[in-house]
Parts: sequence; structure tokens; C-alpha cells
Amino acid sequence: MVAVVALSGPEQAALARAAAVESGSSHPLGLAIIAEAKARGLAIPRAPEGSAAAPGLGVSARLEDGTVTVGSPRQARAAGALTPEAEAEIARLENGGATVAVVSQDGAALALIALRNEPRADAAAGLAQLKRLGVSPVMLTGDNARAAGAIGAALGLETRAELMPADKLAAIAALPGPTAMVGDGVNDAPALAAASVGVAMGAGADVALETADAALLRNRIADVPRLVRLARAAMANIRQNLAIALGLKAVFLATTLAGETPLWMAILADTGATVLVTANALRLLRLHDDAG
Ligand SMILES: Nc1ncnc2c1ncn2[C@@H]1O[C@H](COP(=O)(O)OP(=O)(O)OP(=O)(O)O)[C@@H](O)[C@H]1O
Ligand SMILES: [Zn+2]
Repeated sequence: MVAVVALSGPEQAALARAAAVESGSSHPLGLAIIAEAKARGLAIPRAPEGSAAAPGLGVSARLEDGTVTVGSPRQARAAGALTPEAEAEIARLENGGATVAVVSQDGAALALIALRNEPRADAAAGLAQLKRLGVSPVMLTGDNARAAGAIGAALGLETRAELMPADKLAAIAALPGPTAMVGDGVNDAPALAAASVGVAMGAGADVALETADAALLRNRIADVPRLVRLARAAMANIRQNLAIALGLKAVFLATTLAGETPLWMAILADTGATVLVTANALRLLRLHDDAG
């Protein structure tokens, strides 16, 4: 659900401008803004030179009559674009759990656009599974602390909010023990690279896919615990197979040195070891299916 609050000039004009700046954006806010402008049947102006995105901050473009920015309240505040009335309105929207973007033109705020953040349908179940696996999930987000806190409270999840891409990286470095970072955005790329394991999710940004060690094809939180289970089973399997292969070799080396193994038996043992470790590895396919 998108709400538009006009601060200066008509609401529809601000929304159409915001949609022009976001065209080509893959950010959830950008997609919601474009969808809302289309749903209202607005004519979206063209941005002849395209838009420039600043990860974690916003996006801006030159339109015919000025430069329009759609970005975080923090960025608008730093640019001096927010009046006390605008600040009060932002606080009201964020307290309701929304993520807010400020539409400004040439340094003056035109409107606020608020998007309600809902946890993904499978988030609670996926997080519960992770906790059962002994994983402690922490949410790292660039969104405002109030909206993040609302999501965190709903999911029983520790949250760190208002993080820039570099802050996410620092948060990963500060966490104790090996860390896995799951992310889909441009903002997540540095943290994906820094984590012990970076996992890109769903139809994420290209840089996220490029920097990650693993990719989840579907946009499902439940696939994260599944990945952990499969990875653990694979590591256990590798250890078993090493033990089987080296153990058999040691046994037959010993018996051969003692002159008690006919050649055919040694060859069978060698091939037999290959069959054994392959059969053991194939069990992983069944685990994959069972985990559904
Ligand atoms: N394309 C954009 N359009 C509008 N606002 C944006 C855009 N990019 C960033 N912002 C603003 O900056 C804030 C933080 O950026 P962003 O949401 O990209 O980071 P993030 O929360 O770390 O990423 P994610 O939402 O993928 O976890 C947003 O809440 C929003 O206010
Ligand atoms: Zn965000």
C-alpha cells in the first residue's frame, strides 16, 4: 500500500515525477511508486538523461524543469529540504511502520511517499527453522528504525536499522563467529562479500548475485534454513567419504605390505571405495527432497 502526502504543489504531479525518476529502478519503493502512478493513470514524464541511484540513499534524475530526487528522509534532511511540518508528517508515517521516501525538486520537498512494509508470508516460519538449527538471525536494513522495529517485533527478530552499505559491512565484521549474509540489493553487496558465506536471494540486483557465494533462485526465506541443512549434510558427507576412502586405503596398504592381499582384492577395494563414497554422496539428493 502506497500513501502520498503532498507538501508543496499537487500530489499527482509529485507522484508522476517520482515515477519518472524511478523508471528503471528495481528498489521495492521504486516499483511501488511506478505501480501507483500507473494505477492512477498518470502521464509519467521522461528523464532524458536517465537516473542516477545512490545505494541506501535514493535516486535522482534531471527532468525538463528541474532535478528531482526520491530518497530517504535522512538524505532530504541533510539537504535542508525538510520543514518542521514535513518532519512531523514523516514521524507520523514512520511510527505507523511505513518506509518513507521524500520527493524533492531543486532542494525543496514536494511530497512524501510511504510504503507499508509487510514481512514476507514465510518469514516467521523460516526464522523459526533457522533458530532451531542454532542460527541467530539479525536483520540489517537501511530503512528507518521505527519501521524496522515494527517488523522486528512482529517476527521476534533482532534488528539494526538505518544502515548504509558500509554500516552493513561493519555489522557483519562485528558479529561473533562465522556469518552468512542473505541479501538482494546493491546495498547488500559489500556485506555479502565480507560475510563467511554470501547468499543472494531471488531476482536480486546483479552485483548481489556477482558477489555472493550462493544464490537462492526463489524469493523464499524458508530456502535459507534449507540451504543450511543441505550445506551441513554435504560437509558431514565429505568427512565420511574421506574417512571411508582413506580408511580402506590404509587397511589394504597394511595387508598388502604384510603380503596378505591378492591383487584382485586390492583393485576391488579401490573400485569398491569409489562406489561406496558415491553411494554415500547420493544420499544428499534424498535429503534435498525430504526438506521439501
Ligand atoms: N530507489 C529509491 N527510491 C526511493 N527511496 C530510496 C531508494 N533507494 C533508497 N531509498 C531510501 O533510502 C532508504 C534506505 O535504502 P534501501 O531501502 O535501498 O536500503 P536497505 O533498506 O538497506 O535495502 P533493503 O530495503 O533491500 O533492505 C530507504 O528506506 C528509502 O528511504
Ligand atoms: Zn530498504
